[in-house]
Amino acid sequence: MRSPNDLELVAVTKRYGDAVAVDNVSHLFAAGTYICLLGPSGCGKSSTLRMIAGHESVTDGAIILDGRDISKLPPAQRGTAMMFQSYALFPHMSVRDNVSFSLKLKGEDKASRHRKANEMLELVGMGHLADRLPDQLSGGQQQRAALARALITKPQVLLLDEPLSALDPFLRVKVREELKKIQRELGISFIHVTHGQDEALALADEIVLMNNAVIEQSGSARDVFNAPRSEFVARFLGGHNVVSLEGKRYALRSDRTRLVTPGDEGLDVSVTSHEFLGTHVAVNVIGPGDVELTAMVPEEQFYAAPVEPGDSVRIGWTAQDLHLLAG
Ligand SMILES: Nc1ncnc2c1ncn2[C@@H]1O[C@H](COP(=O)(O)OP(=O)(O)OP(=O)(O)O)[C@@H](O)[C@H]1O
Repeated sequence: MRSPNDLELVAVTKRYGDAVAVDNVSHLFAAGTYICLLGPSGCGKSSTLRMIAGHESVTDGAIILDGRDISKLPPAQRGTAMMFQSYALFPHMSVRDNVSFSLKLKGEDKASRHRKANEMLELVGMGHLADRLPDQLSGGQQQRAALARALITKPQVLLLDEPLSALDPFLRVKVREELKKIQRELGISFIHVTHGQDEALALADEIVLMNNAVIEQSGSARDVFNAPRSEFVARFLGGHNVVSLEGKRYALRSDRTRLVTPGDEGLDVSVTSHEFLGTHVAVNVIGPGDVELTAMVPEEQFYAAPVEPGDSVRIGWTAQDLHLLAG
């Protein structure tokens, strides 16, 4: 159901000279949703985000929020806020002053802006660090301060450009849980740009996957993963094989690709390598027409009957796990 708080892109195009970065994109971002804008480098994710934020002009089309065309408004009047990859905290200001800076620009008095900054810092678990300077914070803490600073303007839509990319893998998982929790608590939309498939699958209520300046597929993380529309989507999300059978191409999840016994339905292939991944062993094989496939074999099962590079094996699947691809 549509809500006035939805954010809508209507035939939005961004051109830089002759180069088309975003090509006639229309999409409804539902209010109160965690959206991940995913895609390979150069596909137009950041341009889309920056146009929504107002940091980049729209060449053509409209951006609608709250029933208003916001595409020509200055960033501060849109009802959106942006959290940058580099955090961009002012080094000479305390965390509290950084967070409340935009309220100072609006002329809000000190007591009120400090009260609101303290509330936001509590929300992101940083209340005890309000008097520190940015360089006295860890990367994860700087990231939270930047989040509090973006949220203090009470945006309807928070825009996050690769917010986790500077964090180490352990912290990245922890902070992404926090981002999701904060989004739920506030009930506003987060639009989060990422290269990371795992990040998008873990966080997103809706994945919007871009390629070559257009949206290739959108939907819930589970739907997009289980029903990739094209070979590009299957390969980009990972965890899938692409198999050709009788002139048609299918996606087949690698955890549904099995080592079977000779005589069962499937393909005769040769093992090229295997990798231990904890719960599973990824068995990489090469088959007819040099097609490369991966079977994710549960670890116990693999070690009960291990295979080695050069071994001839048979790979099988259940017909209902084959998902027909459009292109
Ligand atoms: N200011 C600019 N001037 C000219 N071309 C630009 C500009 N910004 C982006 N582009 C081009 O527009 C296309 C889309 O860029 P954009 O930054 O939106 O992609 P992206 O998906 O966010 O990539 P990345 O993940 O690498 O940041 C690219 O081909 C890029 O080179």
